[in-house]
Amino acid sequence: MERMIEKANILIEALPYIRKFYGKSIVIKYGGHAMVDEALKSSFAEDIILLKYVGINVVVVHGGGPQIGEMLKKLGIDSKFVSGMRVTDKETMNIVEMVLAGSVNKEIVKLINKHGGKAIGLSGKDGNLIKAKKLLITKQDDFVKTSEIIDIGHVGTVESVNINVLKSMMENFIPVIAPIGVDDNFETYNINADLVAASVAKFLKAEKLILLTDVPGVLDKNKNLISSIKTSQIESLKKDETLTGGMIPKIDACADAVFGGVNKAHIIDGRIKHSVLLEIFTDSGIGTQVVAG
Ligand SMILES: Nc1ncnc2c1ncn2[C@@H]1O[C@H](COP(=O)(O)OP(=O)(O)O)[C@@H](O)[C@H]1O
Ligand SMILES: CC(=O)N[C@@H](CCC(=O)OP(=O)(O)O)C(=O)O
Repeated sequence: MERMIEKANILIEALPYIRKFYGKSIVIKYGGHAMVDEALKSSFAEDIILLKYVGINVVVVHGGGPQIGEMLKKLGIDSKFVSGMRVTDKETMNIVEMVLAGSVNKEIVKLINKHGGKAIGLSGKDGNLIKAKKLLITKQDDFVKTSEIIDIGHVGTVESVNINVLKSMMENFIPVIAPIGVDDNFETYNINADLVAASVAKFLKAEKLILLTDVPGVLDKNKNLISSIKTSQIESLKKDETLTGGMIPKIDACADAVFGGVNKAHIIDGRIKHSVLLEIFTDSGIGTQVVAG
């Protein structure tokens, strides 16, 4: 009996959070280890379905960088990155779209449906969901004081997200979105998934953005977790090189969401079972939260 009451107590602990987030939207970027480990895949699907059944409007945006890399390797094509973005010529774009909107997207839809949810797979092309524009990267040379614009092909940023299409899908389904966009001329673009998740959260006026990754969150130089970051601290963390590599687009995505009106953005460890529930339904949460200030 004691154990049963303990179970009830654990359920009741979630009540204030269920009340807080009932009817609100939460956008989750799914990627990294949580997307390949079988036990973690199941726990992720269960978390997402539970959120939906307690009345939280959950949207999943997925990555797939490693899966694209594998496919390109099989085809004998090298992966090249500039500022964390994959250089994407026309041939690479076709492969990126095949992997993201094809196999990865459908695998996640199947995963959620297999666990009893109702997921629907979308790419930015479906219903013109994600309007993109071409990304041009500016490379500064502070020494000789020049700047050069680098064209990395079919790589985009998000201009807008068609909220009407998304909301109509959210009424009955859990949308699972592949990070592909189209411009006014229906050119296809490959977009960093963290940036897509942030834009979806912003346009949806979501309560939270959660980015799953393979580290405990943002770490300081002594490898200790920084549990909370204010947007005003980000520049100095970049300058002193606490934040490098893949963490830069992630923190930029969090800042973009928070500046765009999303209450909190979180970078959490997808290697922890039920990491999404632990973040949403506990006081302390896990990982790093990014807040305005
Ligand atoms: N301060 C930091 N704290 C944690 N990770 C960092 C930090 N700076 C750079 N990183 C790097 O960022 C990586 C996460 O980015 P990325 O590999 O792009 O993640 P994902 O594939 O999950 O989108 C970490 O594995 C780590 O190598
Ligand atoms: C422009 C760009 O780099 N796009 C990414 C899209 C997938 C992605 O972002 O996947 P992860 O979150 O798993 O890294 C790419 O081609 O790898």
